[in-house]
Amino acid sequence: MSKSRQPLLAGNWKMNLNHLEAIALVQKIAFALPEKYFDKVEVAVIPPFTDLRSVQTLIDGDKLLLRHGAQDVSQHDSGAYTGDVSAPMLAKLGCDYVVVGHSERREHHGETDELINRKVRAVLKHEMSPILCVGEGSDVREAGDHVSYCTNQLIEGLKGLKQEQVRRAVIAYEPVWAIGTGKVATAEDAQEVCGALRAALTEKYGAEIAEEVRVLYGGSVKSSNIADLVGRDDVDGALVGGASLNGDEFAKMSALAAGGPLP
Ligand SMILES: O=C(CO)COP(=O)(O)O
Repeated sequence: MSKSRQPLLAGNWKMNLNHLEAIALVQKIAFALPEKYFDKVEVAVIPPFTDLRSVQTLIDGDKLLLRHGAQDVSQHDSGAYTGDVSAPMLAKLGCDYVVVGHSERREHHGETDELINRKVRAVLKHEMSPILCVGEGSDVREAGDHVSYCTNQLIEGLKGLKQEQVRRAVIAYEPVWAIGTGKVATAEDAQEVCGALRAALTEKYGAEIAEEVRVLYGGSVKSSNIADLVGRDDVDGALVGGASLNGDEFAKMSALAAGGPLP
């Protein structure tokens, strides 16, 4: 089946780079990636909260074609929630995307599927797109239960959404054992789960919606493996950690996700 979905390459910077370093990296990516690529691939940076205003100002001021998003969000719109950042605040900062349910938040902050579902709803309510992360640990993979585990996280994360809302969600399959370890899942592994996630979306929301939703792979993606990954039927791009902190490498990956040639 030919893919009608535009690939998305999103760089999750995690807790790296202050706002001055963020400006330098965005300038570097924009300089290294000629505008023609943006017809074929959507490229987004996902910096820490403290960098967002600087990144927004640079993208708007220089009319860059890059998009930007945030790494997390509160499930509440406002109120006495010290330290949290709300979806309306992120929408005002021009965010198109908000990562929700990253395995590092599930693990270090005890985020449950129920909380993640509330965050997904908060993002959609303010007309941004959630990038809902799912993925199994090595124990689940070794037991051979990875497909059902990830499918369950997907269904719980999207619970109660209307079809029209599901349409604008992005799903990221990030096997925990492949994150920051250099152990990339094979393209077959990625396709197996991304395909199963799309099949679950088809069953629940119908083929038309499932064909529109982008399903990304994440976990040790770099320029040497991105082309093989996005070449698979159900892998529509990548959520990139470490390699997204290098402007030249990230630009190269973007070009490869666009189908080349290299800039
Ligand atoms: O967690 C990830 C992106 O969200 C993947 O991180 P790495 O690309 O560093 O493995």
